Amino acid sequence: MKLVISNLTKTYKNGVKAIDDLNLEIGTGMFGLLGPNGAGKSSLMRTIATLQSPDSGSITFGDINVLEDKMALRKVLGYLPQSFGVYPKLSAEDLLDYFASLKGIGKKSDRQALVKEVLDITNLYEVRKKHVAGYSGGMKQRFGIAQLLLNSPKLIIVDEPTAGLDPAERHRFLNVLREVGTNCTVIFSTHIVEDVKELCNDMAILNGGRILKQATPSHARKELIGRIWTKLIDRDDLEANEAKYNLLSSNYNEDNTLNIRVFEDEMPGADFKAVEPQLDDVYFIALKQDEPVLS
Ligand SMILES: Nc1ncnc2c1ncn2[C@@H]1O[C@H](COP(=O)(O)OP(=O)(O)OP(=O)(O)O)[C@@H](O)[C@H]1O
Repeated sequence: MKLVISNLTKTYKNGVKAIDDLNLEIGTGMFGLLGPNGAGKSSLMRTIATLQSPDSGSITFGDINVLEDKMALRKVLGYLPQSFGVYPKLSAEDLLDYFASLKGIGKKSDRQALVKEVLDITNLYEVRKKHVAGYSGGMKQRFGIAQLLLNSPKLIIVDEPTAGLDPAERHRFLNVLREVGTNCTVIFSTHIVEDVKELCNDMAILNGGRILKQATPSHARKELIGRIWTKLIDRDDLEANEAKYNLLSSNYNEDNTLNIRVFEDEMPGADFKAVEPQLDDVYFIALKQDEPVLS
């Protein structure tokens, strides 16, 4: 099912316009919403999840008019917020069983089968007897996914789930999400470009409440072939190079040199060589082109 967002605007009481006339279409699969802190990712996700109302605009998911029929959306939604609050001292298995009974699954054997299924998908079956309160950050995030899967959602929204996870936990979490995302729409926000690269078949870059770019990660990189250049410079020459070229990023080396990456349609100079475009380049270019021009 397709999620279609049209001309969406959200202004908070303090006057901050967190979503600014935003348009976006999201199909089945893993969708990455990439943007720096304060870009408006959480605001957009909370609005899609019907937890707050926009000033104007429309959102539809399949034939559901999200803003007019919030309950219909909530029935097919699984939402994992950025922070999840405090868990009671119950095992994952008991807590999921409790949530399943709240969902109205009266028969114990049905609940057990469902709980086992979501524990398996999220790789928590081995630790099902442990208290969720004592889980690591990554396990808690996977438990959050297990919990929302109880509803067999068609639309899953996860807000910055990898923030604060160590690399191993992050990988485990992304693998779970990859599995979950094969037959529904998953919107996943992050400020880590690598997350999107590893996981998403479509993505958008958001800043200032607006979509700066929407593309598949591979197409976005292909567009830049022959336009990303690198050169080795001395640290002291960084400022001069910044002034001269459209500099995207620089990586320090141990020997007081650095590799700069620049974005230019033509080879900027004989000492540059063309390199394979990365998703980071796509991200930095989108943000850079959005910067106000200072006179
Ligand atoms: N409840 C609120 N009241 C007032 N302003 C808010 C509120 N929530 C968010 N904002 C502001 O709206 C803008 C967008 O914030 P939002 O949290 O949506 O961004 P984000 O991309 O999710 O950032 P982060 O990664 O830091 O969570 C920011 O300027 C933020 O300060």
